[in-house]
Amino acid sequence: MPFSLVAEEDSEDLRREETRGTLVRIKELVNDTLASNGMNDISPLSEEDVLDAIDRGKSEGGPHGQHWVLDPIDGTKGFMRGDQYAIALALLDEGKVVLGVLACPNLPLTSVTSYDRHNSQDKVGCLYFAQLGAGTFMQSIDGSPPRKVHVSATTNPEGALFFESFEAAHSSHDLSSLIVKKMGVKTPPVRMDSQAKYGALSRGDGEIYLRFPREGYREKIWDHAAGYMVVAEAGGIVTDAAGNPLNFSRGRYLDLDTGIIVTNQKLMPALSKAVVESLKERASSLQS
Ligand SMILES: Nc1ncnc2c1ncn2[C@@H]1O[C@H](COP(=O)(O)O)[C@@H](OP(=O)(O)O)[C@H]1O
Ligand SMILES: [Mg+2]
Repeated sequence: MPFSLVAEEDSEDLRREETRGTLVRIKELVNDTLASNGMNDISPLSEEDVLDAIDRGKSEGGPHGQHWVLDPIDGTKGFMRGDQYAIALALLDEGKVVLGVLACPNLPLTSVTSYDRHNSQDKVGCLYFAQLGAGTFMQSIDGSPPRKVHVSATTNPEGALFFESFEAAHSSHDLSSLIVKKMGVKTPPVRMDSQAKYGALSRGDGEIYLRFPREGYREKIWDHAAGYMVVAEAGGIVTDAAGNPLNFSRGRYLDLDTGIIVTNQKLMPALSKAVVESLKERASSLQS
């Protein structure tokens, strides 16, 4: 059946002679995975089939029809370091996200704040799924029964915990620090790669996620669509710095006002105020 896929990767690098070995390995892994999922009726894929499948992700998305949005490895730098990363899949219907699935293979099942890597009881690997109007659910990646999750109900910023990118090049740590200081947040940031931040926030590990890329950076829809849905259906709010909802209907890019801010309903007014004030201060200090 034909479908539209907006995805981060294309096959250009894998089509080069130097990467032939990698392509062969990927083809084997794909075929092994299909077979181990009981899809034995599909004949094994060739290398060209695999390259073509990767290139199906060139769709431009947009406001009409249905589009799958895929980031096969979000948080590539975290993946390389052995830290957090995510596989993120969302479905757009007439420009709106209606489904989000987020696999976070390195995210602790309990909480990022209480995880003890020396305790063998503390398992890692979470799978989140959220459907418009039906809530957000989380299960272990190896298949425990799903449970419904909700964002934190914390109303006092003093007890709030905030997330930001591990990579300082992806989001200004200075600006985040200014914002949370204004709110009265006392705890240091939790720095994590990928949309695992949305997953952790959706079950109440922390209350705030701030993302302020350098000026001119254009956010891609596959970096936020699934995470947005997971947080929104768990009762959280995701906006740009001016309070506008994220618009996933404009194609491959989000094209938003400065930054992305995420928190619960109760903390959003204080967070918005702190963001506006901090951006003004930053702008005037850059002018002087
Ligand atoms: N200069 C930049 N500013 C903001 N985001 C950036 C960036 N360079 C890359 N990114 C995006 O940040 C994503 C990772 O997010 P995070 O900072 O939350 O870990 C990357 O996803 P990929 O790893 O899928 O390429 C990439 O799309
Ligand atoms: Mg990404």
